[in-house]
Amino acid sequence: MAKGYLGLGSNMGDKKEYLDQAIEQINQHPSITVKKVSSYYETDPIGYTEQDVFLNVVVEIDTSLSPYELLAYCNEIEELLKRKRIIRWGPRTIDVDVLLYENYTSDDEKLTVPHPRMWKRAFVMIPLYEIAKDITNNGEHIGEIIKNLCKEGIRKVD
Ligand SMILES: Nc1nc2nc(S)n(CCO)c2c(=O)[nH]1
Repeated sequence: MAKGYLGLGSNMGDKKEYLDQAIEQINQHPSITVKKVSSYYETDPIGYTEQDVFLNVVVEIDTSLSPYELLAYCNEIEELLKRKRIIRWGPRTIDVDVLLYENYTSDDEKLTVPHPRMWKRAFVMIPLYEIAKDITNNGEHIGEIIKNLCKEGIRKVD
């Protein structure tokens, strides 16, 4: 079994419902077990800012799927939950990103792991740190990485 981390986000419709349904779909796969779920965070949009706030969460899984099989299933969940790519960086019902998969690395444009933008995204790093305090990137501990990130616009949802 491999340990992986998935980053989920939604900023359309019933955001928490979309996230809950996505996590349920992840856990229902016979080759995936959800091991940890971070708190939910309401986060101001990064990149394309003319859109609604997001609700973000990070999930730790154990899986016997390959990285590409995991990616394919994440895309299936996005389809199932009616993700529409109206504007590339714009609003979406659900996003399920593969963040990390063991120590696997890939620069393939179809599957880039670790996710190329995750280390600079507080809306990923703060929930990830909540459930995985021993993560490092190129020898830098996640706690140190977070210290250098702007932590404004992120609110834990109780
Ligand atoms: N706060 C926040 N901003 C974002 N911008 C994009 S694109 N996304 C989608 C990430 O794949 C997000 C997001 O999930 N949260």
